[in-house]
Amino acid sequence: MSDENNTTTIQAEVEPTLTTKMPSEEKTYDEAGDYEYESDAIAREIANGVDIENGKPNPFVFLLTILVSFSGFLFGYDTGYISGALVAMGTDLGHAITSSEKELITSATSLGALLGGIVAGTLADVLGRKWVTIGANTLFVVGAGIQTGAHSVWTMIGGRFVMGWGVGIASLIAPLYISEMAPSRFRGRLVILNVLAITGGQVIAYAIGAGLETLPNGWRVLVGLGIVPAVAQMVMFVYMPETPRYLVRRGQIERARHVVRWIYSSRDGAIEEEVVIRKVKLLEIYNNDQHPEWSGYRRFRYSLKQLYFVPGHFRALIVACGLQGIQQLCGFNSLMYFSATIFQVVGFNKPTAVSLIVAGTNMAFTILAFLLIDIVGRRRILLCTVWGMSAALVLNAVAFHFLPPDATQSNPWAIVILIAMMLYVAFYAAGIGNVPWQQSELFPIQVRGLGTSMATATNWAGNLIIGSTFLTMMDRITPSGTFGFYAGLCLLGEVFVFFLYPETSYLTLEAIQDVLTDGFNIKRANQMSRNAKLKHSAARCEAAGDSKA
Ligand SMILES: O[C@H]1[C@H](O)[C@@H](O)[C@H](O)[C@@H](O)[C@H]1O
Repeated sequence: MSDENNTTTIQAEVEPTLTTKMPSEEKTYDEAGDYEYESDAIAREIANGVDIENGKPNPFVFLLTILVSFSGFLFGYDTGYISGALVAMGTDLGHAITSSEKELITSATSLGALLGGIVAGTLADVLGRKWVTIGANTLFVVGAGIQTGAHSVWTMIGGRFVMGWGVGIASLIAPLYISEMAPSRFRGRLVILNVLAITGGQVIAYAIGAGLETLPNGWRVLVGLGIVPAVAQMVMFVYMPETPRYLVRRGQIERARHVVRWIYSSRDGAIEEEVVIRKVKLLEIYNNDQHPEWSGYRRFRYSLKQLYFVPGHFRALIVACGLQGIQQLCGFNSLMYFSATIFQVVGFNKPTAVSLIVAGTNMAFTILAFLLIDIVGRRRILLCTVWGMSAALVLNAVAFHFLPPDATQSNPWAIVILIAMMLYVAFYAAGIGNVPWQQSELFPIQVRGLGTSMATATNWAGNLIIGSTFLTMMDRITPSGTFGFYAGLCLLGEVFVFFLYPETSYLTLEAIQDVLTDGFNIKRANQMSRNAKLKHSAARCEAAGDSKA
């Protein structure tokens, strides 16, 4: 087929049959970089769409976020308990497990998560966000059940693999659900609540693991405990609504209005009906390529072409996958999975307890990110922290170089290593540990499921690479070489963020889609984000003035 024909076919599928004009084709930019729409009608819709975002999310949105964050907790708990469980297992699986069996048991979850992440987005588009969450819980329960009763290494690996599918699906669906529910001013923070739940799950798994270390078969209790939050979330989720964006996409407009009414109604009373109708209308405008008559396969093929051949969507994919790649290839999870081993090598008497400090620092600085992300902005936070990770890793590499082979925990270089690691974890948790999970906001609804799947798969592929090469690298190129290598990768990450990641805080999901339409538009996005922030502050001042009067 000639190039020309190719382009025509793609255009025919990519360009929706419009009944309403696409706002992105109608906009003009003023000097400040803010945009206006030629069509007054749509401009009014957009303006009202922004107004509605000014309100505080009502307690219902927080409740939903907390419920969804059970998925994050399970992700953290199930990836976190393995370091303690491996130590405590002894010969419970028939014999003393070897290093390579340990690696297999650990990476079975990452492999399952990689596969789960690949299918999760498409499943979420076909079955809905709610039922896929319930499906992930089933996998958590089945996986944990198999492991709890395992008496051979391969049964254990099987259980970890099944659970991995749940982890991969949950890691995509929770931030997706939250970002589709949250008003834009709070979106960043609400998505971080889920990351906070991940890091909290890791801390709790480490702590319970340390507590049960000496109990015979205590690791089975540790694994089995993960079933409790999974069942709790599964039961509660049956009563949870679908996101309005998903409902509009499926043509269920009345139900979408119902959920919007819930999300945006303030404590002072019900939201005006007219505003609800406008908000849903706005979502419809951005969903105007829906074809309810299409089969699932046709829909998938359409999304795939859109993702790779519409430049704006492809840019979103580059940014989302790039950030997830940096999050994993910076080497952080080598600490999460093997920190006890590292601290043993360094000479600490209680390596598990020292590991708990690492997990705790991770959680503490995620709280800092929670407070700052929407105020400081995603891009600025990353630019301020990724270079710090690199510097801390260099310090770590230098300290390992000077650490004597028979060092004890009182050796000054051992202390430097602990401090360097805590600094590295702090910089990581404040930025790249959570910003990539804002991935859903980068993609327009037509490609959101598939786009976030690709990005989540990138995350788990990176996780798998680091988890399965770290110990070998420490052996082959020394700890200094390994951490020096990660430092170099972090620097590349900083360059990536500087050139390719536009600011998205305070922008509606629809405005972010506009930013990426004709370039990465770093400057324009900064300007738009600043303007949106000013508008929100002005609206808040006005509201405060009104209430005083
Ligand atoms: O955002 C999370 C968090 O930073 C976890 O601590 C880490 O283990 C995960 O890999 C990451 O995706």
